[in-house]
Amino acid sequence: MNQSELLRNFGDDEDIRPEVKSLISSLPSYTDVEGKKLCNYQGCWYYYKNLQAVLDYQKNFKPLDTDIIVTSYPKSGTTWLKALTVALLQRSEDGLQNHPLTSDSPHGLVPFLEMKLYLKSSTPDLTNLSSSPRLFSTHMPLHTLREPLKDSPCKIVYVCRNVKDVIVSLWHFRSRIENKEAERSKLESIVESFCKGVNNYGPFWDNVLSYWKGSLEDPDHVLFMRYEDLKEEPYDQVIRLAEFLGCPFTQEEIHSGSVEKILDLCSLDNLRNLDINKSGIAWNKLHHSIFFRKGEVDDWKNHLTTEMADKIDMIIHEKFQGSGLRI
Ligand SMILES: Nc1ncnc2c1ncn2[C@@H]1O[C@H](COP(=O)(O)OS(=O)(=O)O)[C@@H](OP(=O)(O)O)[C@H]1O
Repeated sequence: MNQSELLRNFGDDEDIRPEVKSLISSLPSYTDVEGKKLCNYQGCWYYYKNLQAVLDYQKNFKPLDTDIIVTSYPKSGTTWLKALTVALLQRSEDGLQNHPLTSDSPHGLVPFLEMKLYLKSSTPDLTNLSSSPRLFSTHMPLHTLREPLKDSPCKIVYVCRNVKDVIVSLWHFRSRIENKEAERSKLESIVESFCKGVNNYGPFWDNVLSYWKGSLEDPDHVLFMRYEDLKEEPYDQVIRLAEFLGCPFTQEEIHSGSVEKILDLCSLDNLRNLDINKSGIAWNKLHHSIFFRKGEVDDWKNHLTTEMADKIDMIIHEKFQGSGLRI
């Protein structure tokens, strides 16, 4: 990338520091259909500002043994998993009355490392987080996330979703951000960028596989969950999540309906209808309501052509072959 291209890139990225610009100039780069520049760091594509935040996270983050990190590829069920994690950890204090989820959004309670905390500051103040244990989230792949974690026993939970539903969800999300009808041409370009693997936090398959392999190698610290399993067997999956997080349900809680209460609290309809999520604005100036849409499995069937679906399936099949991952 030459200098003038670099400068054009930083038109809306004025606060990128010189050393990061210099690193970026040495990395593979790509301009997406919206004209936004991405570059590839440790095998993952980032917008420049996110990359700067990732680098600051890697350099400055000091883990605590009790930290919990909720991770995902965007549009895979992050908001739901954040809500479930908060609900599980905060259940013993005063039941679900006046629960933190009723006064802040899941994204407010479980802040993104590179899209919020380290985006705002290279050394964010992490002493005044609302949760204990500290809860964070990210879309980075596992190897990048793990760099500053070293031998930390902190827990990492990943949620994965059928890529075709991820694509459709992202399409609607982007259209809602732009306050526009979801246009077919946008869907086509998203499908194309997913198939190429060159999109924000892509390639999708590398992101998923990093956590899948991590969960096989280190099951005590990395839990791999599926959106589809959460939809199909929410009760069992929440019990599994609670056990992994070290806060299993007691028999008394099971009998008193605690699991069901948590599932109700975190259901799409309940969260969507809470005042905070109906009218609140997130850190990135987006309305909280934008994170809640249909929440269905196989919504892609209503939007993708057979040709699109076949192409995506073929790529995913090839990429996941031999991994043991069913998706
Ligand atoms: N509580 C709950 N239960 C089930 N599904 C839920 C829930 N909350 C959000 N959603 C659906 O998740 C999709 C948004 O994905 P993410 O939360 O990963 O988005 S983000 O990455 O945090 O921007 C998006 O999926 P689609 O409806 O298919 O677009 C949301 O509707």
